[in-house]
Amino acid sequence: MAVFTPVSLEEARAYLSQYDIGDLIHLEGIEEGVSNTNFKVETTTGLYALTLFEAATPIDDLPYFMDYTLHLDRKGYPAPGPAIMTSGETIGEVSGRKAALIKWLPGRWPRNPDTRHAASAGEYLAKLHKVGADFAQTRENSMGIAAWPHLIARCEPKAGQSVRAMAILEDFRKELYFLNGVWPKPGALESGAIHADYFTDNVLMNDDGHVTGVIDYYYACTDFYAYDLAVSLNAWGFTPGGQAMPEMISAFAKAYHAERPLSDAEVEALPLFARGSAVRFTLTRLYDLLNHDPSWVVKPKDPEAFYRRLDYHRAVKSGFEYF
Ligand SMILES: Nc1ncnc2c1ncn2[C@@H]1O[C@H](COP(=O)(O)OP(=O)(O)OP(=O)(O)O)[C@@H](O)[C@H]1O
Ligand SMILES: N[C@@H](CCO)C(=O)O
Repeated sequence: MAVFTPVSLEEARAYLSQYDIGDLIHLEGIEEGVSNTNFKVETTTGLYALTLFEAATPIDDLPYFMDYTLHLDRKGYPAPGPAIMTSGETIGEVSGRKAALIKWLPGRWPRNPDTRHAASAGEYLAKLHKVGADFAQTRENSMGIAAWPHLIARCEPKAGQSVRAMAILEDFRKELYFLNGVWPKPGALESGAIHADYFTDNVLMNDDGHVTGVIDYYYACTDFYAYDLAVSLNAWGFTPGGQAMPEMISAFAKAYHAERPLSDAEVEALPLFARGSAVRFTLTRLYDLLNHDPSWVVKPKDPEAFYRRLDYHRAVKSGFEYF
């Protein structure tokens, strides 16, 4: 569960008094999520999520995340823009943690997504890129290709306990050598603000399978739009165990392309970006697994499921195969 930091009703009331959003009616801890503490908050004016930022979220970048979601929200994209305090601030403090009150969005993330869900998700990823294109701030991708050697190094101290982990890291050293040689240079493809963690549990939908909200922008950064598409194809186009579902990949990619047409160069870069993003999520999952304490309630995610995606993308000859 993800209430790492408890908040009493008194503390919540004191925090909410900094906003002009009415009186607190209900405060409820949210069990899902692995990074931050989240509460659902009901006041006399509406519903909000109260997020307390835990160690995994880079505190110095909170203004970027808040300004980006506010930008999207004000332009009509279903992002949870922050509520603004009477002081004009969007970031406060609760129980010793930096905190923000953000819009509560309707819908539920799809537990068993089918091609209808994938198509709507693809359309809304393209919309995200279009609506954010005039967002002026930038943020380096802290989980991008430049960071992967550091992610490998962070896994190394504990990898010695597992033959399998050592083999994966050895494979990734070679993979990185390859990827670095062919990765597009900045400016080679269209780039801008990307979500960078557009997984099924961050996309809320209604019962008809249409997107109603896109949450969790705490990896958002400036990078190639096609890289964000590749991350999302990995997230939506495979079973939980890591087997490819070509019809899901195709439904997502086609719907994206219908909303924001991709250049041939972007399509050709997709297998490369998909390989890179498989490395990125395998590494962060492997680190979490190697450093997991069994007494923790949050269960680590499976690195192998992401590692399997790498083999799939290695066999892809052209990005057009994804369509
Ligand atoms: N603004 C929001 N509107 C509606 N529901 C929300 C909102 N924010 C969070 N939730 C709900 O809370 C759950 C947990 O939130 P979230 O995924 O942001 O947690 P996290 O720990 O910050 O992220 P993660 O686990 O992806 O690292 C979501 O799955 C969603 O059900
Ligand atoms: N979406 C990530 C975890 C949170 O960023 C994963 O599935 O590994």
